[in-house]
Amino acid sequence: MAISLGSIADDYTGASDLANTLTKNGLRTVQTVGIPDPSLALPDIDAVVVSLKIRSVPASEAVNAATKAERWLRQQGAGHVLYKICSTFDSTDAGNIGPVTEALSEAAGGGGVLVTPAFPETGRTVYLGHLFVGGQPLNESPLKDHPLNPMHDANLVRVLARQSRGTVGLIDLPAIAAGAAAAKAKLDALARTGATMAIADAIFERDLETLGEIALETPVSTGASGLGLGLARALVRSGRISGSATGEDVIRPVGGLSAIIAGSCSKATLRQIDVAERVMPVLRLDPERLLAAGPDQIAAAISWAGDRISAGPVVVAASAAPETVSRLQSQYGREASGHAIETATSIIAAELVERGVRRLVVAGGETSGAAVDKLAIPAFLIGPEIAPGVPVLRTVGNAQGDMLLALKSGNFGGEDFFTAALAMMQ
Ligand SMILES: Nc1ncnc2c1ncn2[C@@H]1O[C@H](COP(=O)(O)OP(=O)(O)O)[C@@H](O)[C@H]1O
Ligand SMILES: O=C(O)[C@@H](O)C(=O)COP(=O)(O)O
Repeated sequence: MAISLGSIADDYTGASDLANTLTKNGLRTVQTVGIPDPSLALPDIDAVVVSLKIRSVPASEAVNAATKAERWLRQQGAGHVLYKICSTFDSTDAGNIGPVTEALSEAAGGGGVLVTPAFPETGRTVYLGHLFVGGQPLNESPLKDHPLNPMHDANLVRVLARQSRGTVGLIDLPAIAAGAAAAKAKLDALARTGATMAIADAIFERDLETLGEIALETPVSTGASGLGLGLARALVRSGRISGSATGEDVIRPVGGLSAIIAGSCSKATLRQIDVAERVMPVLRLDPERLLAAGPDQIAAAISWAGDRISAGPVVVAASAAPETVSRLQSQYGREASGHAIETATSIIAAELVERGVRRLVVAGGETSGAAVDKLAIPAFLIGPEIAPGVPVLRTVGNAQGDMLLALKSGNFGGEDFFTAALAMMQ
């Protein structure tokens, strides 16, 4: 297996989002969970996305895991490695976008790294270094209330500089509109002044095509699915890849029961749960009782779902509105409450699979990571897209036999996402 493009994703939903974009743009792609065991048989592929769960861990841990993955991807032939971050730049002043990007760049011999979270298809655009989510600056968007990394500054040059050792430059839209050569010259000039990274503006896909072309001339880049689109199109245009992937053969039916687990507290997911409740049973976990009396609450949820799943899909949700989340966090702490809830939802997911669930939708990046780890799934093949950024996934090499999953970023999908996903997973 010699791949053309390697990627390290900082969470599992982000990995499936990127794998979806690469597949849609013609790259035969596999999503692995961590560095795969050498015994795992993978088909002939153009790209690998290694999913890590390093968005909200201490920076040194994230750097260590990412550099190991980079080494493995280079051994598989990757000439370029994309560090896949969230399109809403989810991170804190302690990291991990800056520290990981700088470490990957150093491992590849240094030079300026292009960084952009733009993903126009889902409304994420960057102008003069400022990130917009839909029509709102990042700090006014629902991301200001994220349970783990509330985002309070839309100026990404500033945000990235706070978490990095080196300085951070800007490649603005006029430089990008002037074409790949001009934008690359700007990146090189910034690197000569000591900048380790440069935030790149991008509003339209054509901007990302330009950025993809210049990123391919460097060993490392950092961005969201938009930059993945640029890199994939540049690879196909260069003739290095035939661009033949479709993903359609991945959704052969698996049968079994179906369920939805939600741990995202995003506005989009809260709405999707309300809408699903019109057509299927929804259990809303009580996170306060979950933290106070964990095992009893988990057992009660498994029993509730177990009584209903043979009749049709059910939703088990920890998700709550920002006021409720803050109340819980002030009592138990941000990380402790997040971690305890992820552990609970992952145990519930695993127990439901034990009871015959083979089609599983998980809402939330950290929530998905915890569930996939608990199920010990080694890798996924990428099927067709359910909604922008969310493909159907088929498991590879897991003990339970073939399953179909959808790992939904909290913010993605229309209000009927859950029924739309299950309709594509038979
Ligand atoms: N009711 C709640 N109160 C506090 N935290 C919660 C609650 N429900 C879920 N969480 C936590 O919020 C975090 C949501 O993050 P994540 O799953 O990555 O979603 P998203 O994709 O929206 O970022 C998880 O750590 C989850 O355990
Ligand atoms: O880039 C994106 O927005 C997504 O791929 C992603 O990373 C989402 O993260 P979560 O919202 O934590 O799932």
